[in-house]
Amino acid sequence: MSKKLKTLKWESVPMEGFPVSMSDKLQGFVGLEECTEYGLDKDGKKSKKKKTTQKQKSTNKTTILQEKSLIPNKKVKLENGFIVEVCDIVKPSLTNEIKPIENKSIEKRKENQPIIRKDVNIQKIESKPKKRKLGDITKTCEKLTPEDMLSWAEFKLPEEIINALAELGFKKPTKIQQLTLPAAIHGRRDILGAAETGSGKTLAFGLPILSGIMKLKEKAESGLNVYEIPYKKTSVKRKATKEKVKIGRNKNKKIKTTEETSEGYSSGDDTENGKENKEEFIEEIEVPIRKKEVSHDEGNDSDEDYVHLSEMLDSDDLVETSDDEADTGDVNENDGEETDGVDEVDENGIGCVKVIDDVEMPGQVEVRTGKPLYALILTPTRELAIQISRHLIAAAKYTGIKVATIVGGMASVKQERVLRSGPEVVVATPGRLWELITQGQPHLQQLASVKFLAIDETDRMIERGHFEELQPLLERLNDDEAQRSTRQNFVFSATLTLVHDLPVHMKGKKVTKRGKIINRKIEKMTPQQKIKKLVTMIGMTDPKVVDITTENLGAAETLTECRIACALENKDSYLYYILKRHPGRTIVFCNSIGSVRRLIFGIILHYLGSELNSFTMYRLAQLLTLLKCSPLPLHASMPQRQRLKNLERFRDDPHGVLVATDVAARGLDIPDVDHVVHYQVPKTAENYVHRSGRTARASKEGLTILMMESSEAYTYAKLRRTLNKTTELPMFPVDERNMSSIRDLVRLARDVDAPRKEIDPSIDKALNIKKKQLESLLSRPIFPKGFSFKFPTLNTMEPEKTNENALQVMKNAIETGALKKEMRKSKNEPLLKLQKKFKK
Ligand SMILES: Nc1ncnc2c1ncn2[C@@H]1O[C@H](COP(=O)(O)OP(=O)(O)OP(=O)(O)O)[C@@H](O)[C@H]1O
Repeated sequence: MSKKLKTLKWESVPMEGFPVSMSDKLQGFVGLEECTEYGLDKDGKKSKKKKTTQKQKSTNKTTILQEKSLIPNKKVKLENGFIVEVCDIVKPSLTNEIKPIENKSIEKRKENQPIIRKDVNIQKIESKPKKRKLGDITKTCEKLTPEDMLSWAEFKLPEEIINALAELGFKKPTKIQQLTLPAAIHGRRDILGAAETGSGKTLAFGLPILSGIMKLKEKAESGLNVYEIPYKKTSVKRKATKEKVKIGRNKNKKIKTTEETSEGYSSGDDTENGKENKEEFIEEIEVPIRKKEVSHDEGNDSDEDYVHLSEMLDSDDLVETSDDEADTGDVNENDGEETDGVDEVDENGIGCVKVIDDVEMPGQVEVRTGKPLYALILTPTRELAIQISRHLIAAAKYTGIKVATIVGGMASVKQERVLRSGPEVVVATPGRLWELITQGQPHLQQLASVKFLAIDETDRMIERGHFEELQPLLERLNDDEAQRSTRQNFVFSATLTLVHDLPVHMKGKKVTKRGKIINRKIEKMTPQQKIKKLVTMIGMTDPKVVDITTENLGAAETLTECRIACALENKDSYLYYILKRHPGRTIVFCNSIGSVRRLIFGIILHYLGSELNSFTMYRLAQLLTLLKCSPLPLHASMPQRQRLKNLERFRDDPHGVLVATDVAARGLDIPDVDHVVHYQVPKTAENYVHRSGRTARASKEGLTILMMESSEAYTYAKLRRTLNKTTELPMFPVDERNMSSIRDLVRLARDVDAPRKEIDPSIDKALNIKKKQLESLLSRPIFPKGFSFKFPTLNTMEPEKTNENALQVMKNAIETGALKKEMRKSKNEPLLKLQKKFKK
């Protein structure tokens, strides 16, 4: 303590409970002293003295109780047991969360003027900080004024939405939003949007839907029959020249042309070049003037308390479904190319076509409950549906629009209750939605009259063999031609225009059962054909297609890609190396539960000769648990509650490790994922793009590491071909000096984890020894500073390099690699010239 500080007067502070948990760093901490006299001015001294007297009194608990009136402030016990005093004018913040401030108070408050709230009472302080839910948007700390929001002005979004966007810190639209919002809001056109992962596609369809609903509700309030109001005109008046069909495969080639086409397909660069013409869009639609019909059950629902389903998912009364409602993650492994984990595939066939056939379809009867269902948003996974709901709820905060999430894995009774309150927007996965429709849920019987339909991750949704409920859903949606043609449709994905190679079994020659050899005529679709197919399937009319996927074909430009090539049995060791040497929020993707089972079986056979049956993806997580990596598994066979819990834990831990199947590959927006590791080469290029897209989101940087062994070389080559990668992915630099020791460690963990057939005391004894050995090894630093006889090779590692940022390491490696290449080239220049000369 400095001399100056010593001259001040200090008093010990009485403490009840301990403010922080005991940690190594805090050992030796014996108490807390408070400076009671700063010697600044007389008045100050007086007041301090007064406070000191009160402090002394407060040391005796019984005196406190007796002399209650002398205590100016109230005591509050925090969650950690620490008792603090609070004054009644400033609310102590227990979290870093930004508190929403009423718009009026923003206007009145001058800059930098602190907010003083007098309405804080003890109960408010005692209440727990609001738990962040999955899909909650992380608000930026930026304080946005109406002037800051001018970039949104051209879209003429309602003030309520702009206020919500300002609160979220969204100063300007992202590129895909900028390019699609004019056509969607003013032109009321169908939109087909392809933009890189993490580029804000959710609000690109969310904002037009919300603003459209607000317009329609306004009309309804003025007494019009909202069921009869067409949102979109069938005969859209548009200028003669339409946008050019063009796909942005190459940045340099992606230039807007003015050629005419019937497909309305745009590279998305038109607005950028200042060529977007307002003439293209129709004016406000004419609305038929008809009086509102009295609904047949209007009174029944009016007093129903509305609860957002996404909120219910976090509540304690969440009821998980029994096994017959649970999803399975495995896909039929003989089913062509796609073998990743899939949501919404029901073990007992509930929600599948077979069951649908048995149910009497209430479909043809037009139901009007008086609370119209304005918008339907379909997603491939439950987590994505929940996330999209939360994004929409945040943007619709001041609009009064209600959003419901309808997903499998939880009790449908509650979902029916939510639906009875008549939410304007339903975000759903196809299985549960269809189940409720076929059960005759009244709100959902209005499906055919929805004014907005959005299908997120559309390419995935329409894949053959998945989401069989989508077909009848689309049939129902498109049943009435008049309704269909006035519905606005949104179709979005990062890989909308990506077309992968045909699977081997569909290519080349085929030998028939009778031994006849026939040439297959199946050809790979072109991106335009893929788009056309989507347009027809969904029932879109004259969509505006905006494709701004760069040469990365949907992957973010801020993404750094690399790979690790190793033998199958060494994959775990390299994975462990990445996790320990470069800690960070990491997702490890496996192809599917089934594939992991097979893969690990290979490893076990190699080492132990054990059986495979019980060795699932969970086992990989178990191995990583033994190695103290605290992995969080996520696959479609897990109970829904656990899936959400694990995702939330992962989001809250900066060093979290999520071991997932492709159920987590698409759409999930978890902030600040540092690394995505493909433990296996994904079977399709789309999966590679989407998995990798869980990092490097919203213009942030991220790293993706593809782990491959020799048997995956073909899949890797195919992946490269589809993604137009002319060069190999660069190798991630691994310090090989550490690998043999790490391999020993991983092998030991595998031995400990090996499944056993019979109880044998001698094996038990050996196993216990191994366990102790493993514990002891893991208690030491993996990359130690000093010398160790056990791990001699590890001593070569410089201690300060044990926590390097993997992205930086990779970027440095790419730079040095490029530099070396340049040097080699310049060295060989005379030789190359000579070679050229001879060739001539
Ligand atoms: N205008 C905006 N300004 C700033 N951030 C935004 C804006 N719009 C969206 N975001 C944020 O960008 C992130 C990514 O958005 P979103 O999840 O919609 O991406 P996406 O394009 O759908 O990605 P994916 O293809 O992986 O599904 C989200 O955290 C979202 O809150």
